[in-house]
Amino acid sequence: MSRPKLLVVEDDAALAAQYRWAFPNCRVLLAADRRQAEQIARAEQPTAALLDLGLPPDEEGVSEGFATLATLSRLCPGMPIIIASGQGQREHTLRAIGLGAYDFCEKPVDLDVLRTIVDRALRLRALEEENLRLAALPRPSPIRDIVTADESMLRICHTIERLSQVSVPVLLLGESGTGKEALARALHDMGPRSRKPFVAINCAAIPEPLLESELFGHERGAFTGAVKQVTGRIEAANGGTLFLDEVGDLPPALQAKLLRFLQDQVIERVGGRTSIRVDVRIVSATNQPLEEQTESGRFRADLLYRLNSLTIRIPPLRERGEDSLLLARWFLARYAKEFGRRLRGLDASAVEAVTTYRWPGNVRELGNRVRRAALMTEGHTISASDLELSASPSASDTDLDLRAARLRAERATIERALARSNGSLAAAARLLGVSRPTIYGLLETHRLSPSQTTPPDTAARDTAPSDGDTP
Ligand SMILES: Nc1ncnc2c1ncn2[C@@H]1O[C@H](COP(=O)(O)OP(=O)(O)OP(=O)(O)O)[C@@H](O)[C@H]1O
Repeated sequence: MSRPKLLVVEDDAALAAQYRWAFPNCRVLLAADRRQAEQIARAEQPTAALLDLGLPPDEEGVSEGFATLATLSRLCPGMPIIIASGQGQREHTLRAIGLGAYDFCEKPVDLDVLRTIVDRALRLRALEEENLRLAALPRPSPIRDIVTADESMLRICHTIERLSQVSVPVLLLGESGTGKEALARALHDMGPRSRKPFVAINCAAIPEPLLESELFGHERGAFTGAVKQVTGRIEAANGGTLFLDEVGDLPPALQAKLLRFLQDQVIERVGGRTSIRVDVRIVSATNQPLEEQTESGRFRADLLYRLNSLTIRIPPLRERGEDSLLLARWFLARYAKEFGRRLRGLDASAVEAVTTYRWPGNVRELGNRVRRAALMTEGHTISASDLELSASPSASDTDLDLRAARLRAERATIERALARSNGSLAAAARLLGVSRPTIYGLLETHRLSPSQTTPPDTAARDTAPSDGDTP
């Protein structure tokens, strides 16, 4: 293993030479002023630093020492910085600790004491790096890109692993950001079709007039503007997997056409006469209650039976126990590495916030918040405010209060009903099995208004800074 690098910022040459010999287990890198310290920090990313506060041109004061402290903290987040301070500088030392310095040692320095401090700092740093490394290690989940320790999710992952070997259609149900597309991809990647294309199409994102040609392709001259023949996504997925996202939004005419394809395995391009045989595995997903939609006639029951040979319900993140924390640490390790930042982990406020927040945008929102925090934080640890979350009161106290727990569950159920009924009070009352006057009373109790409650997927996109779908 390579020796840890200790940056020593000291303008007194005799003292600096003494330090060089005092740490035989380290590679000591000497800097006499801020500029040299900055150069070494950039080039070497030292493991720890020892910093004298009285540096030129302000040897008698501390301004240059503090400026160097700020520079080093910025360039090497997470690097423990030990202050070597003159006697009577207690106030400055405390200020330096407040600004993130790791520890201090008074001058004239007792080398044994200093060695103990440096040793401790190096061990701490090694532990933190080990923690980050462990957090990034493969997880028990059988699917490479799915991180979970939750029993129900692990069962789903094992089911996906088994289903990847057979070509039956699978319907994935779950809120936005729960990992439906990631699981669809796993079904494809782990199975015999993995060398063929995986083609995803979001049925809600493409305007209805274009969707037919997008799915089935068209012949030249099929409609105004069809200047050349175009193959559709179904054909493009031949031999592989077609992922139909938001399948509940498929318009009725296309539901009929898709059903014909699922029955006969042949398609006709728009404006075409020839039947083209296509072999694809269909995986579909939705966050809408498809069964209810078949009852109301908005979704064809015969199509649903073709799509849902197997239905997998993916739980929202808030119902996956400790997964939010596990994932937050995993994303942090991943982004710290990607952005080349030394981040120690989550502080207590972040742990509290991550475990108590309801994550309406699920894993996507969590990944986005951690990514932004990893980029933007100026400290060595991520706090609740870096995640743009408020640290809520300790759950342990409130959880024991039965009345508060009932009220929380009641509020959450009402919010879900309102979200599902797009804010229609009549529909929400029906879903909740209560009368309209009762729902008004409930809204008042919980200080909710129908318009406040956005459907979960919309809410997710609002809170997400940008799409975090990095592979
Ligand atoms: N358990 C998980 N472990 C690691 N990453 C995950 C996990 N679940 C989801 N992700 C990641 O979160 C992001 C969102 O997931 P995905 O796109 O699969 O969700 P979705 O349910 O298809 O969302 P939508 O319904 O909005 O399309 C992706 O970057 C995905 O890789």
